[in-house]
Amino acid sequence: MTTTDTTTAERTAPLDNPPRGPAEEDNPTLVRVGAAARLLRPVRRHFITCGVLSALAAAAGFLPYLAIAEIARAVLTAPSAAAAAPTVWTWVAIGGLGAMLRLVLLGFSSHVGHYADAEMLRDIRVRLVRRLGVIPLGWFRSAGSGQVKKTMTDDLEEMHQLIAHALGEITAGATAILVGFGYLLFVDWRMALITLAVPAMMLLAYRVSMRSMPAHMARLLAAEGRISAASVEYADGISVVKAFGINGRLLDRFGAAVREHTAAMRTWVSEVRYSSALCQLFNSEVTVLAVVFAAGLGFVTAGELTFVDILPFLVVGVGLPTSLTPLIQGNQGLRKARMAAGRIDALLNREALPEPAEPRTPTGHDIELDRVTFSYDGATNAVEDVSVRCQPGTVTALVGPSGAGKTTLASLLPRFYDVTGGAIRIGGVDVRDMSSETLLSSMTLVFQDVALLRDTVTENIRIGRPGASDEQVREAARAAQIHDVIERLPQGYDTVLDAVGGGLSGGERQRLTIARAILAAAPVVVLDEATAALDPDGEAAVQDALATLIAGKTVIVIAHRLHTIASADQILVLEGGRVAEVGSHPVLLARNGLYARMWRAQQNGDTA
Ligand SMILES: Nc1ncnc2c1ncn2[C@@H]1O[C@H](COP(=O)(O)OP(=O)(O)OP(=O)(O)O)[C@@H](O)[C@H]1O
Repeated sequence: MTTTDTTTAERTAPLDNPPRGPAEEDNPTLVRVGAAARLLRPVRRHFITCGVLSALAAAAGFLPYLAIAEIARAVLTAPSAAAAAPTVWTWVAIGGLGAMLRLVLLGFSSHVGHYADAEMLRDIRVRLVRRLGVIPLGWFRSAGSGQVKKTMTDDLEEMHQLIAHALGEITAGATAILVGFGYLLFVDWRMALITLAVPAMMLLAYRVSMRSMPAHMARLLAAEGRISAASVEYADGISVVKAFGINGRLLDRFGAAVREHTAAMRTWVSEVRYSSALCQLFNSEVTVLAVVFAAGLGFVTAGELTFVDILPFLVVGVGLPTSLTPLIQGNQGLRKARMAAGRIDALLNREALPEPAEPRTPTGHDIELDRVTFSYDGATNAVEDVSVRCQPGTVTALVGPSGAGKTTLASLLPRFYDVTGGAIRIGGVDVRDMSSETLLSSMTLVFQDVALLRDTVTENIRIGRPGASDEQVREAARAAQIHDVIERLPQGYDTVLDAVGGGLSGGERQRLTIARAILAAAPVVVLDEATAALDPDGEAAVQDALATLIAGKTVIVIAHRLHTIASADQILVLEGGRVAEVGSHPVLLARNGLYARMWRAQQNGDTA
């Protein structure tokens, strides 16, 4: 593992995420609805206003239809054109006004919706970022970072869709149906019910076609996941693919995933083909016209209604199925937003690293691991009963086979995770009793993966100590043996780096982060020795830079190649999470135990 680089993270106090209600806890749907309500709370007034304006716009949009129906009725029933004229002009004015009012109201609704959208997203982003700042760092190293990316992009997009689009679609669709149906009821309730039967049948067919959706969706999503994993694998490993000629094998995997996706889609489509066709049938204006005509003719023939009475159903009724489409789409948006809100809420409720009520400040920089135990899963211990003291100015190396617990033990110092047993003390103070700011500013972490920000070289180094002068930044760069390289960059210290430090080699990027660590000048250094596992030239420079960094500090180094730590003050040999041996290099060699075996194996490997 190992992912971070030199860090003195700034932390913010946990933010007040409104608590969940007790009834929610066991019910996922309630959790999601509650989550959405909590996220919308800061903008609920705008949210409601937007809904009301959309509803009013839909009601105003109904007026032109009503006008057409009433004009037709007036023209067909008036004894002469002149007699119909006043009614006709009145309805022309009402219809025109309605159309204009609809546009104005839609404009306002969209304005309020987008304002609420921007406010809500800002609020969620700020809260998420604050929460991310207090979630234990270990979580990011395991499953967390992928989830964060998804939440910060896809889930926020779903919330945007809800407030900026789905809300308007749902209220407008529902209002159009209610107002239209109300008017038709007013004209003739029997014909109104018959007209409404068409969209009702469409809804029924829709529900049937969607019934099996969750099962199919799970299969489709799984297949999509395999397609994207195969694509990423192919893109990430393109050099291996080409070098070893395994193009065909990876493409086979991709092809199998695509075939599975097609098969899943085909099964679903064939299962819902009849209900989908019915959906299309009932969602068509022609169907409404046919039904209204047939029923209307029946009533006219029976002498119950006149042809003029049928007109409103032909004009207004035809629009009812069209109003259902946005309602259905909006409902889908609502469902997705509920799921997204659930995930956002889960992240906002992720347990924060407990901060001490009364933080203490260490008096020295010696480190004491006192019977430290840690388990990732609560069942097996990755580190068990480890005790050691590390004095300032000394180097303690953690060695052991792969999986022995070296990285885990080192991660407990900066509280990436909290110990599950025992304690870690720095300067006599339990790390859990220090504020995270004090703790993290007392140590620098130099791990394998180098994280650079998209910023100038100067600012990338200055992260180590915000407020450091340009000269101090240069001094640190000189000490880290990277000054000359920086000077040769196109804009020297003002060159803007990208996230992968474009233009710098692996060793140069590492020396840049070591310069950052030197500038931070923290008294404790936790170091992954793999940092120095570079080409021989780069290694010498990195080793020199590291020597400057660790001089006089309390150093804990995770060691993989034993010759680099042969001069360490003490070597802690871990096996299965427990301390197998402890001592200096000569003492451990003389003991002829695990360390001596590892040493001999590496020596033989090196000379082989
Ligand atoms: N995030 C994690 N979640 C669950 N288990 C983990 C996690 N990280 C490590 N482990 C497990 O904890 C044990 C110790 O792993 P750790 O990475 O600390 O060993 P290591 O000595 O650093 O190994 P290596 O030299 O290969 O890096 C292993 O069994 C490993 O599988």
